[in-house]
Amino acid sequence: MIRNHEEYKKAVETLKKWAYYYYVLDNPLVTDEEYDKLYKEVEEYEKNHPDEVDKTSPTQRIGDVVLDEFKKAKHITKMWSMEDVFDKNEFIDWVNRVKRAIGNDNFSFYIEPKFDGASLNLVYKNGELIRAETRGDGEIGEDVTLNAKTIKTIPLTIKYKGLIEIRGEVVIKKQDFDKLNEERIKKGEPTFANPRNAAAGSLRQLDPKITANRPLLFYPWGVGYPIEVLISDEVSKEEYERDKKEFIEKFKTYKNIMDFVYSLGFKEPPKRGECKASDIECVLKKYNEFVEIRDEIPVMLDGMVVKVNELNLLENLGYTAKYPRWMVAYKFPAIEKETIIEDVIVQVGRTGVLTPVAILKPIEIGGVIVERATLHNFDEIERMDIRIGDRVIVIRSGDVIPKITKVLYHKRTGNEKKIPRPTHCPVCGSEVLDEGAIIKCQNLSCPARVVNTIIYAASKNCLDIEGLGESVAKLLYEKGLVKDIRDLFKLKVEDLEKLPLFARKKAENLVNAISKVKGIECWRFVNALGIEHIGEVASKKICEKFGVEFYKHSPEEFYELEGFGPEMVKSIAEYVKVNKDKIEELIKLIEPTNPKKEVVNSPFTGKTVVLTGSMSKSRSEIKEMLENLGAHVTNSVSKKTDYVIVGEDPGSKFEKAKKLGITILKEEDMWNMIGDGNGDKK
Ligand SMILES: NC(=O)c1ccc[n+]([C@@H]2O[C@H](COP(=O)([O-])OP(=O)(O)OC[C@H]3O[C@@H](n4cnc5c(N)ncnc54)[C@H](O)[C@@H]3O)[C@@H](O)[C@H]2O)c1
Ligand SMILES: [Zn+2]
Repeated sequence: MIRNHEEYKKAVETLKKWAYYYYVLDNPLVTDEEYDKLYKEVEEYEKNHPDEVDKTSPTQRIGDVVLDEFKKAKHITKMWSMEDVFDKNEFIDWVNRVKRAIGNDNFSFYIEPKFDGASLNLVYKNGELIRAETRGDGEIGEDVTLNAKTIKTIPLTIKYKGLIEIRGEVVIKKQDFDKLNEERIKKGEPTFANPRNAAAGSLRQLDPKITANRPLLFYPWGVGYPIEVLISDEVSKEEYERDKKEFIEKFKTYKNIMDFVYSLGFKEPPKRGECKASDIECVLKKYNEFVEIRDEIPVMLDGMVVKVNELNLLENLGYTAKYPRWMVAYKFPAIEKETIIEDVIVQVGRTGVLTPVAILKPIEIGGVIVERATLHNFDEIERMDIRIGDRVIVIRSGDVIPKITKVLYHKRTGNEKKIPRPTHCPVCGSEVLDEGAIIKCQNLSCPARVVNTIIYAASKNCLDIEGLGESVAKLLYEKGLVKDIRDLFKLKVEDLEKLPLFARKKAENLVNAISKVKGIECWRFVNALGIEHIGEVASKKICEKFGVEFYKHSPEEFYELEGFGPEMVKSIAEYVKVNKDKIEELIKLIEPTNPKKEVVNSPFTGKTVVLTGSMSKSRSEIKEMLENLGAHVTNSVSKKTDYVIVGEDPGSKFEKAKKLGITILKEEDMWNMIGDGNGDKK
């Protein structure tokens, strides 16, 4: 409650600031609910103190501010804001006011969804789109013609040749909004608070290429010229009056106008209709239907719009400073609310990925109590600087998990606590692999991921155990027969027989299939371990180079493998650190076979060789070839070196070799010794 002029002034300033962040920056500071609450209080105070009204109060003007960066565009007819009602009683009051103003209830309502997006005015002349403008202050908007032309649901030409302003909402699908934000998270860019801001922000881009890349949609909801209030001298008064009269006589109702608009090639909303003004139940029923289907509609709706349908009644009903008296938005329950993060817990998913989850002070959103929200990942927590104790905006739409869309930094008290990155798995306690956006527990026997680990290990490109799929793996784990992969090899027919749905034959088959794993190729074994980033191809490389005892080798040695980068090497190191004992035990149980190295005898077998200078093939290729011939290739020349092979522009190794009297071979000599000296260096 605002009690005096001073409080009123303060409230107006607050509203102005919030409106600036909402309309200009597309980055609201508070929920709509909070904004609307203060707005109503200001309105109430102004009603009781008409002489104190501040002309700049948000109640006195249509919201948006026009950005200087854009070319300005004056609308031909005025664009309005809309009166809001938030419950049945307020709505019925509105209906009664309209009936009183008309003097009877012998008229009807046109009903359509209220799209939560950015308002856009399209001017068509001679069948061509000549301008597209944001609403701005209702008279002057931003010229976003080039941007609008990138939106595929906006026809560039229409078959109607007269001058017409077609107005509607630019929106983004909820699903595309999620995708857009995920991409922004990956790129470290700030996320959009909600689909409305994403649509508005995408439309108001100075570079149309950015708009073109955003999946925007346009839903028309009305016509400006020739039925709205003329404000421009672009058209003469007479011309306007003539066109308006013709339009009203031709179409008679708003519904018919919209049928006409859709017939020009525009997108229709998922649901619209008409009700008699005398049949309020009809309108209320439509409202309930909208609320019911709201979640399934791919774009965000924030209410239902009710318009007086008969065009000849509109002029008499008229306008306030902000909105037409002949239409109202009957708002849906809010899906965005403010609450507090009371704690953050870490959940471990089926694949071992650690996900932070916010524990919220419970709030009701659309009839559901929300107590948790995902926080994506720890990089995102750091980027948004989310802390325990923060006030945040939470959005819940449909069945999707509630999300935190905004941290209200300006409401911080100083007692908020930072959220540390986990170094250990909260389920099994072992150290985790931290790759930035992804933090993962790689422990082979971590209960959070063990069933998945078993399913993966048993799959075709790993140990290939027939009959060990998801349901069996789950059953074995739940019945306590298998705690991790090692236990598979201890299973007995007698144990399995006791399980539900396990006849003797099935039990024997499984034990038999598992026993076949013994002696399996090394790469299948390595692949089965499920090391992050190490799949079939990498496993083969590991086995060719190191064999089954790969885990004894240092990270530096892994870097030498073709295609092995920091992520792979770090992952292997982390994996081995956590699972070394288990790997050793598994090797004993499985006895994987190393790939057979062909024993070749060559002049290089058992020799220590150093390479210097540039050669006809890359250093690593020649190194690998010599190693395959049994040579030991090292980096520095010493007395133990047998051969130094020199290419073009040899370096200091060449000098050192001469000094130590070591046999020096030219590249050509090398090829000759291998017996491939005919100039064919394949
Ligand atoms: N969170 C904040 O900080 C903050 C600040 C300012 C405003 N707001 C919110 O903005 C809203 C008020 O803004 P507003 O003045 O832009 O009005 P509005 O968005 O409530 O309604 C008017 C607009 O609705 C759009 N619209 C969608 N479907 C329509 C249809 N079928 N028929 C006609 N118009 C349709 C039009 O673009 C029109 O301009 C409130 O909901 C308020 O909560 C929030
Ligand atoms: Zn774990």
